[in-house]
Amino acid sequence: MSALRLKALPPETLGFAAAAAAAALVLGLAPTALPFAVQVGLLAVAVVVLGLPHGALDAWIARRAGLFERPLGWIGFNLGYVALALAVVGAWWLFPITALVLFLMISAWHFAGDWQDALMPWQRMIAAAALLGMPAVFYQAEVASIFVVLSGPGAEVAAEGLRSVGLVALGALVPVLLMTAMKRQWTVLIELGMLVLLAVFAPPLVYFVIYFCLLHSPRHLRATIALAPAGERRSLIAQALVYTLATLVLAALVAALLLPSGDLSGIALKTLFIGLAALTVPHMLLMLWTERKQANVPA
Ligand SMILES: CC1=C(/C=C/C(C)=C/C=C/C(C)=C/C=O)C(C)(C)CCC1
Ligand SMILES: [Fe+2]
Repeated sequence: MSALRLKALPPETLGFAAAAAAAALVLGLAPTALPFAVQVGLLAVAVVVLGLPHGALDAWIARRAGLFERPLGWIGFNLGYVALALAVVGAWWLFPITALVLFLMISAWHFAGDWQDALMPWQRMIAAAALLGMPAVFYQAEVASIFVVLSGPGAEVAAEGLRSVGLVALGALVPVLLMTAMKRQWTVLIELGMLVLLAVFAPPLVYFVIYFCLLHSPRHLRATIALAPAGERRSLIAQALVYTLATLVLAALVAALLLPSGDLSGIALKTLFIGLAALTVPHMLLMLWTERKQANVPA
């Protein structure tokens, strides 16, 4: 890329950068705002409206990639997906801290894919480690208390570990940023730069919601919709809607079942993140499988 032209940037980069700048400014000026329950509420609404739809296209992606053809195959795909997700929930219940650590590692791998076209694998790894580690660097206590809600008191160690990873990754991010600046890769430079700014000024949940809902999810959605022939787009969006609503109903049911056992913010947080972890495993396996398949197809 040559000189910076805003119009040449992907729409999600612009939307994310604008939201991150606004959030950093407002929270930088009024650092005490946003009670925790409000942050959790914001996270819940945004994840359902903007985050879930990007996984809701998985059945369509799987069919298109040839994982199944007939209705029976579709049923099998859905059952397999749910079974994998349930297995993750079970693993979380049995080994909450190991599950959390694995979730963080899998997520780093998954989020690194956001820069697949722009960065080399080692640069992507650093970017993803910084992405997840920075909240623990700048808001150690908040991240530790979220981890304790998700995985019990021992999870403070995971927050400390993540902080160390974040510190190293932040240091390693400097040369990556310099390289992208030298190569005039404005899109990545703006995205990573704004992530750092956001991590400094926004509490972890606000930081995550702005990244996940305004950068990660829209990027994946846009790429998938671009793959669909024009005539199929309506049915694609309808499918995303149905899957999102079905997931929402399930999540609400789980949250309602858990309700007698604790406080509302804690239950919402658990349902959201353990739910995200559960969905990420089949979602990522599918992405890996389709990528492999594409790589095997002779050009
Ligand atoms: C819980 C938590 C974090 C990690 C969230 C992760 C790891 C989410 C992964 C979601 C995925 C993989 C979605 C798939 O599309 C942060 C941001 C470190 C800090 C705040 C608390
Ligand atoms: Fe994703």
